[in-house]
Amino acid sequence: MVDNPLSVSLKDVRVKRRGRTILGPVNLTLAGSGFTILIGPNGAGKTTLLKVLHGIERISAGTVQWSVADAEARQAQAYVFQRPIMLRRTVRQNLAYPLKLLGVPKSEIAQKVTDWAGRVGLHEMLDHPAPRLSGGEKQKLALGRALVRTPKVLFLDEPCANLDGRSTREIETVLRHANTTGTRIVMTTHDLGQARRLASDVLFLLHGKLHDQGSAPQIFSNPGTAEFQAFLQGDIVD
Ligand SMILES: Nc1ncnc2c1ncn2[C@@H]1O[C@H](COP(=O)(O)OP(=O)(O)OP(=O)(O)O)[C@@H](O)[C@H]1O
Repeated sequence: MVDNPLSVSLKDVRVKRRGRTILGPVNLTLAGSGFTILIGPNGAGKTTLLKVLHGIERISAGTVQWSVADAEARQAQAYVFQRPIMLRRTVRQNLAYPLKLLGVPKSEIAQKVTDWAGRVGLHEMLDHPAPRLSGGEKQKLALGRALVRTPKVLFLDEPCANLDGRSTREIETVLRHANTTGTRIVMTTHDLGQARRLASDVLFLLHGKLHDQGSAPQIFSNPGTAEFQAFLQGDIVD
């Protein structure tokens, strides 16, 4: 595991929308090189927390503090949305785009694009128009585009929603490799099996609050709250 010097601390963070608190207060520090899984029922606030961490959700109170200057932190992160967003161009152009923005030399871009297309299983589709890819292929492209510039932190919102077992496994393999080579991952999922396969630590959200948290082995074998225990058993928690 490669050490990752980036960390982020949330202090008394709240998000209010239309007079309702949809998140918080949340106090949380994410440090190290782990694979954090955010889990909880629909509407618990998982996406909102993920967006707060990435700085794309306006907070109503509290602070989000990175261990480095904001600009450096922003540069070091990537975010994969639940519904992949991409350019209406080819797979190749989509993979090249973030590298062009960073001013990476052309020859290096070409090599990285081929490499990453292979890693996410799209090497035979480099010249296909991205909008015509299947849902699973789009998700893989979104992941490749996020990882091609080797971010220190990667946020993912349900990257395997609606994917079949094979695509899910391919994406999990890419994520595991990225994590062991130094990318810290924070990811939401509804899939408890996936959480058990990937997580080094777990954040359980309920009603906009961090209800339970801990290292994966500890929290899965010995949940800290009755609600998380019920959630693990497949009961409806609301
Ligand atoms: N812009 C907004 N205005 C009003 N309410 C919002 C807004 N964004 C989110 N919410 C509400 O905040 C709550 C948390 O939403 P969020 O998407 O973070 O939940 P989630 O845990 O990711 O849910 P899911 O598992 O269904 O994706 C929900 O009740 C949602 O309806």
